Amino acid sequence: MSGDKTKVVLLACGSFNPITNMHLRMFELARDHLEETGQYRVVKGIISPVCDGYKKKGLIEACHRLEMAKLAVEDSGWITVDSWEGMQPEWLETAKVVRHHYEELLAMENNDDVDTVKYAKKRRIQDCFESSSNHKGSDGLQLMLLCGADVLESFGIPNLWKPEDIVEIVGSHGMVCITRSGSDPHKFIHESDVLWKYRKNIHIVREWVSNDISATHVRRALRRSRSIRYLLPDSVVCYIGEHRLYSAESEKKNNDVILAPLQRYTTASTS
Ligand SMILES: Nc1ncnc2c1ncn2[C@@H]1O[C@H](COP(=O)(O)OP(=O)(O)OP(=O)(O)O)[C@@H](O)[C@H]1O
Ligand SMILES: NC(=O)c1ccc[n+]([C@@H]2O[C@H](COP(=O)(O)O)[C@@H](O)[C@H]2O)c1
Ligand SMILES: [Zn+2]
Repeated sequence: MSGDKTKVVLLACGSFNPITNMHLRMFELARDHLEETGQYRVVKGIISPVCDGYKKKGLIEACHRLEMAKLAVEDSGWITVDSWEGMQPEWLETAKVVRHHYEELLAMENNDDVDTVKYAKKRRIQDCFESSSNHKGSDGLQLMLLCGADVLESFGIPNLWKPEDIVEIVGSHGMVCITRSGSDPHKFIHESDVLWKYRKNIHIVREWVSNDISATHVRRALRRSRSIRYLLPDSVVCYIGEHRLYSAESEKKNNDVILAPLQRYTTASTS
């Protein structure tokens, strides 16, 4: 019966510099995995490219990264691109991005509540939001962060993530994590007390057809005038060509700049 399944929205945050086929595959892998448990129905995927203020080396303008992501999902019936995070003037913690999208989902569930019956529903949603440690809307809607294992393992890098943000993401919402070559998410969870505590909220998806496509590889190939075809959708390949994106020059962007989260938390902990 599909009625008692938890509806899930998957949110992927990252640079998408540029988006690759593997970013799109992550969504398909995650949906299959969650639905195979019999407990979930994945209703939507959201790609949220990070804003320019993240200051990652070689990060090109958000408007281009957003445009490429939109072209890449044109044929998908369920994956969408959201520009809210990408258009922010300053880098935002991922926990805040998750919160923003979760609140939007609650508002959408609830947007036609004009009469008293619907008001009561709204109250129930708010009660649920405020009292529950595992955030689910009244219809059992859940937002999960979708990422590769490298992002999960980055939780262990000093001054990169606030501990309370990790608790909010993993403890209240949940994560789906796709294995990546060189990663061992099970070991990482085992060795972290906080991740171990919330291990039931972390869904690890084993990618058996190991696929090492990375945006770094795509940018490198472009600098060397090598083909990038079939690593990313043709529409994105054309967009990169038309706008002459990714060069030795663009790779130097933010070369001497500290990544925004490291800058923020290192300054905070020393002041
Ligand atoms: N081949 C892959 N397997 C699993 N996860 C991936 C893969 N490529 C990207 N991801 C995930 O996609 C999300 C966005 O990543 P990101 O934009 O950094 O892409 P990337 O290919 O890792 O780029 P870069 O090489 O610039 O770091 C992250 O959660 C990352 O872990
Ligand atoms: N403290 C935090 O919330 C924090 C720290 C580092 C990266 N991130 C996010 O993780 C993603 C990582 O993207 P990259 O793998 O492309 O660097 C980005 O969306 C970034 O905003 C969040
Ligand atoms: Zn990456």
